[in-house]
Amino acid sequence: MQIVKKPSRQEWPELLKRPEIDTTSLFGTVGEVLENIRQNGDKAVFEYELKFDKVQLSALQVSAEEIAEAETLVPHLLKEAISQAKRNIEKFHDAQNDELPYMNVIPEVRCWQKRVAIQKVGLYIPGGTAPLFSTVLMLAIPAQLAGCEEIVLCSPPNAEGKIHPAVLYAANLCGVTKIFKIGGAQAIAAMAYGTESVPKVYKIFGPGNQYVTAAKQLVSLKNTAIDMPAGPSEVAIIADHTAKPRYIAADLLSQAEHGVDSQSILITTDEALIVGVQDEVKSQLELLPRKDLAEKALQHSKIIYIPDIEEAIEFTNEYAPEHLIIMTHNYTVVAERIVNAGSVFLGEYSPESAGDYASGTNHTLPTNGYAKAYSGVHLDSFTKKITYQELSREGLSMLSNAIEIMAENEGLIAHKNAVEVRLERVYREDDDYSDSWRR
Ligand SMILES: NC(=O)c1ccc[n+]([C@@H]2O[C@H](COP(=O)([O-])OP(=O)(O)OC[C@H]3O[C@@H](n4cnc5c(N)ncnc54)[C@H](O)[C@@H]3O)[C@@H](O)[C@H]2O)c1
Ligand SMILES: N[C@H](CO)Cc1c[nH]c[nH+]1
Ligand SMILES: [Zn+2]
Repeated sequence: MQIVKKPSRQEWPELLKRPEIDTTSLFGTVGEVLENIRQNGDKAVFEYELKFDKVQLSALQVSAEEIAEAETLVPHLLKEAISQAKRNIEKFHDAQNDELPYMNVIPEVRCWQKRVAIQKVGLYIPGGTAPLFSTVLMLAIPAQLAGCEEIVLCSPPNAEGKIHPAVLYAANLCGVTKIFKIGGAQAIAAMAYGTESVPKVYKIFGPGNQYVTAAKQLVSLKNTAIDMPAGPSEVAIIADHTAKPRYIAADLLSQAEHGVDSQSILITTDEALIVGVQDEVKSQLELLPRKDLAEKALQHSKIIYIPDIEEAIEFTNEYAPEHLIIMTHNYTVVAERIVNAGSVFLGEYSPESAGDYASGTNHTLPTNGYAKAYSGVHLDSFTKKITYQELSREGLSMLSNAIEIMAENEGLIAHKNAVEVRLERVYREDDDYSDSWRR
């Protein structure tokens, strides 16, 4: 990990950078995949599964027999863990139901808003480096709670053409049965455009690597809505002299092990903490089966010593991490000052792993600084709001002046007329509205 002590503000932009990717070649590759699938459907999907996932599939959809087989392959203890996580995720997301009531904005002008589930949604479950069955819970539970009618799920198959049983088990548990063995950009294209096998959806959800994230961004330009850019996992930790190096190292490594492009950052107000954290990272790294991935991710991870907590908070808000863990003596005070982060973990007993799996919050979160503007997935991500209004003649009459004057000044006289005809006022053809916006 790179160590940076007391960086000047001129050095901040460099420190705030995420691992570089060659976007020209990335968007070139992904653009080609999208276009080929848009034009050639299943045939192109099969080709890309062979090219990128190294598997010759005979069918894209997971059969009922495969789902039933998965049920027998998942150990009992894992099933129990999934159930506990599911209960908590359901509880937290169900509480996010907040319908805006009817209101009389003024007498006789009644407005309201209705939450309507997005009918067709697509869920992407990563599977390149690890089969993230926990992501099934994070996406399928709110989709079901919101009432989405059609839920399609894609995840990359292994070399035997199988999706990990725990992914299938979790999907089935959450009532998702339209499951396809497709990964990467080809999965996003299939769900965005529809193919002979894969239904077209209106919105695509889920995290993924750079190919998945780029594909989501490209399809969102025209065809399909997306939740957010949820790319390689990131964690930032703010720690002071009270924090334990052992816990910090474990949290840094827990995100580093996700993949070579993950990023873990420690921002500490205590210089003495640095050596302890470095030692712990070194020894805990040895225990990881995915040591090689974590090691590579650590190459672009940093420990930054910023003695002033105010400046440390400012730096964190500029970085806008996907996850932020605060291990300081006054963590609630620090947490209050955070304005840019996907999800915040307070105190030494709140590791990110809790939110990744089972505390109830969603782990599909904005990365790459998008936490400045996006929220993570939540119940409302699966709904849209339709507004309604009902005005009586009196209500329209009370608003007529405002509407007519504004319409006239925008030069939109048909708008004005739509009020006048109802109130039986006379539209005079000889009125000159040609330069009404100037008045
Ligand atoms: N932000 C979040 O909320 C969040 C949550 C969970 C996981 N993640 C991240 O999701 C990512 C998962 O990535 P992953 O790779 O393990 O799985 P993935 O399923 O996202 O990607 C695997 C797919 O990438 C495609 N691919 C691989 N190499 C390619 C190439 N050279 N050209 C074109 N396509 C290629 C393949 O089709 C493969 O199926 C990790 O970076 C992890 O950190 C983020
Ligand atoms: N840390 C990931 C979100 O960025 C979520 C995850 C899934 N499994 C383990 N962790
Ligand atoms: Zn994780």
